[in-house]
Amino acid sequence: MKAAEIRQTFLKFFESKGHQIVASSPVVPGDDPTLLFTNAGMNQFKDVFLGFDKRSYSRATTSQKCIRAGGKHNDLDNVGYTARHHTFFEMLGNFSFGDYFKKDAIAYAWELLTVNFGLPADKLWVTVYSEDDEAYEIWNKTVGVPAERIVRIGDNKGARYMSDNFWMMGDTGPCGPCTEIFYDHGPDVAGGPPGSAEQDGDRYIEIWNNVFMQFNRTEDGVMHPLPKPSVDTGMGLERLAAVLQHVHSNYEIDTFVNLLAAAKSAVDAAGGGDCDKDSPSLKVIADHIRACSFTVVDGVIPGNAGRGYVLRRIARRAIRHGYKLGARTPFFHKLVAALSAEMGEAYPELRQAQARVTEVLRVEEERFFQTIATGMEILEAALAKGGNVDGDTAFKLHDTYGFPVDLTADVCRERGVTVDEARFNELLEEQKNRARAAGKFKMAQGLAYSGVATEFHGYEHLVCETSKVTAIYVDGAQVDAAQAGDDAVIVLDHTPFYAESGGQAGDSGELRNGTTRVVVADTLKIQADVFGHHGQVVEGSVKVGDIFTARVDAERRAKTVRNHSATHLMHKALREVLGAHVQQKGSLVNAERTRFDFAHNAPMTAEQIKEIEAIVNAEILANAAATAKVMALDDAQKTGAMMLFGEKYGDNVRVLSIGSSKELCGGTHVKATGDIGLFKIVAEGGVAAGIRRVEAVTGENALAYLQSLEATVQAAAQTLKTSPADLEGRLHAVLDQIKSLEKELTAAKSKLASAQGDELMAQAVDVKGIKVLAARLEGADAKTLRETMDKLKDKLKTAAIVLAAVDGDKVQIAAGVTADSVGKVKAGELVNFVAQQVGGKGGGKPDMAMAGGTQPAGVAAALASVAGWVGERV
Ligand SMILES: Nc1ncnc2c1ncn2[C@@H]1O[C@H](COP(=O)(O)OP(=O)(O)OP(=O)(O)O)[C@@H](O)[C@H]1O
Ligand SMILES: [Zn+2]
Repeated sequence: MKAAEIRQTFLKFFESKGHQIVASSPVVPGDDPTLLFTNAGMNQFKDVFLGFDKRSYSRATTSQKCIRAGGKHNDLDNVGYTARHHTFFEMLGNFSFGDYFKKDAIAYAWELLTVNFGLPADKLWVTVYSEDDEAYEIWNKTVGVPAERIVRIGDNKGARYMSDNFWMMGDTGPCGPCTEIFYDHGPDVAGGPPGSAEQDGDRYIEIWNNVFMQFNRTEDGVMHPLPKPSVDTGMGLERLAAVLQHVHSNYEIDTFVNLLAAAKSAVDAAGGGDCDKDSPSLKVIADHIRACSFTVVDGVIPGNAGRGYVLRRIARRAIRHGYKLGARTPFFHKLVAALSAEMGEAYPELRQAQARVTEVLRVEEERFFQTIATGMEILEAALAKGGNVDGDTAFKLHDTYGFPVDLTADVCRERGVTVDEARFNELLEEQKNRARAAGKFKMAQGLAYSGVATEFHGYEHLVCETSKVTAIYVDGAQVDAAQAGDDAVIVLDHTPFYAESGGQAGDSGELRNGTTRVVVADTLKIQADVFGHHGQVVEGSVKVGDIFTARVDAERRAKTVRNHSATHLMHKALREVLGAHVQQKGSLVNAERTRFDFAHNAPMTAEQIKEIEAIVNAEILANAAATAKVMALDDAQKTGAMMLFGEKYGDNVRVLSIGSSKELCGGTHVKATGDIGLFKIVAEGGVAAGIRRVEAVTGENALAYLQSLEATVQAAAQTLKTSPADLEGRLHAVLDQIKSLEKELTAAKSKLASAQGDELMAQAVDVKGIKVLAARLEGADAKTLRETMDKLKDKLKTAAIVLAAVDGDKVQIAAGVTADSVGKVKAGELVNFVAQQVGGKGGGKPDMAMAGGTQPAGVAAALASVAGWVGERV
């Protein structure tokens, strides 16, 4: 029976049992952020199980495209090593939404397998969840599976994931105990029955899982019962096909035969010669082309994060396996056609997208082929040293050569060694922190480059007339040419543009030749000595090999330089004023300002800030020349130049002397301190425990800052009808005046309220010996309400009182009961009774309570109801 026929038989069987045949959902779940890829047939019914969504049917059956290469269900590392795992596979499933439960589900499964598919009963084993006696009894008594082929699994109750026989879609979502059906492929294959120590072998293969959905697991780990117990099952089409086609491995079934042949000929044509047709690498490639193609069909493209990165990892892994077999040019994308021929009928969306999928994979493949050879050489060299591969090598492979760490691990596994992933992750984390600190994601990250390094001429010149283009990237892909309108990164053989580093922002400017003009917005390092000029081609076009005049935006550079040089002087001054413990923790210098983080435990005082400003500005006035000298690190140390603790320096370093400061620095600087013009600190604060941040401006920015402060002072003086010099005295006078006005106002308010209170007394009515007063107190705030209440209680003696005040659409209510009546009437209950009628609620003590409301229109009726309410209680 071919796979297509198996799929049909399954769906038709369940259709005959009243199930609706539903189409597969995409492999990219549309609206479920908890899920990277569709990993089971039940995914598209998640909300139905949870009771949030209703369908016209209560039974459904599907053949679902699934990907298990990330998240909770990840089989990427199994592919190539077991006979039964794919990254992409088809899951056949039947579902009951609060309709049938264990008994029918088990009976259907048994009938389909033993009757329709004709499997011998004695080759089938089942497992049940350890505590599920009900399922055990059904298998044993109703179906008649002998006890020796029923295994109870899952005793580790405390474990986070319970056990194998408790199925979960992810950390959250529908879940429940399950029963699994295994097929025994016979003694020729290694492996033991489920529950035994050898269960992970390939002899007893799980073909079908029936989950009894009973709970929804929420983020806090709590299992909430579902509205109705349901059934969710999943059977791997490829595994069932292997059984029915009497082969042991999934890779021997009909759908893989042509795909494997296509993989072999593509690899052979790309340099493999005549590779071994039984190589596990071909299986990996055949598996991965399915996962990659179906992912691209659903809109994913290779990238550095999320789904895009999973796709990239799968694709590059496949490419590496081809490389291992000898392929030296792109071959992988060529398999899309073979896949489409195989599966395009069952999944027409694949056929439709065939050209696009091929193109997307081709671009990714060409990109990786640029670096794979060098990367593999580095990896081979590391492996040749013997022992495990260190995290630094793995990181370099990842960072510079585009080797995802699991790819490196895959190679290591073939050689029986491992990768130091802990160290790798540490380095990755450090890199992320650096990128975060720089405040932006580098456009250039992940760009591969091999070619001449960029020579930097920007210390002496702001213009180079013969800069040659050595590489161009558009949308992250290397190209031969960029056209007008393209957002491009251009690498030059020499350049006056400073590339972002050491905290100094990259230069902007333009590249020009003949009719071509590129506006460069930023310059960044693709590698340590390869500069990417990032910007837009606004006129003409750029080709590799073109010669340009590269011109730095001189004004922006000058501003940046002033801020950078001032940073050095400030660093020195901070150490003078605060102490030698001051250590640079980070810095960011651009045309606007300098931001400097340093280790220090207390906020700087206003005095200290002034002192630092004075020191730096004195250095500026001295107008000392700045000099830079490149020398050996040892010699630099002897000069006493400041170095950053923990920073790795090369053998030769640049020592920058400016004023009384001497520091190692690769940045660009003023010619003499006087060029800085003026220095002003504008902000000081804490960023983390023991780390302070100071921000400062220089030159025209400092002037602009002071001018805007002056303008603010002038405007304030004008408003207060005085001069800036007298502003402070005038402000004190105004504040005193406000204070005395407030006093007068309070006195007037309470006088007014008590006058109102006196008038209200007359409105009190007698209810069985208690005086009941319910009235509005116009214009009162909470305090006045409370004060008036106290006075009224004093005067009325035996009383229950409600006072209400309306302000806009807010209602304030106070209820008070005199001490002799709290046994009968509680102020808390009274206030709540009234508040509920005006859209609020409240409560409080038996003698005094407050509440708020939102419906002023209901106040009159609410007050009118008070006497009746009290009457019922006395
Ligand atoms: N990676 C895979 N490749 C092919 N088929 C799979 C894969 N994962 C699961 N299946 C099939 O889907 C069915 C239901 O999925 P389930 O989540 O219960 O599998 P599983 O317990 O992860 O399988 P295994 O333990 O063998 O990895 C399985 O019984 C199997 O037939
Ligand atoms: Zn510097």
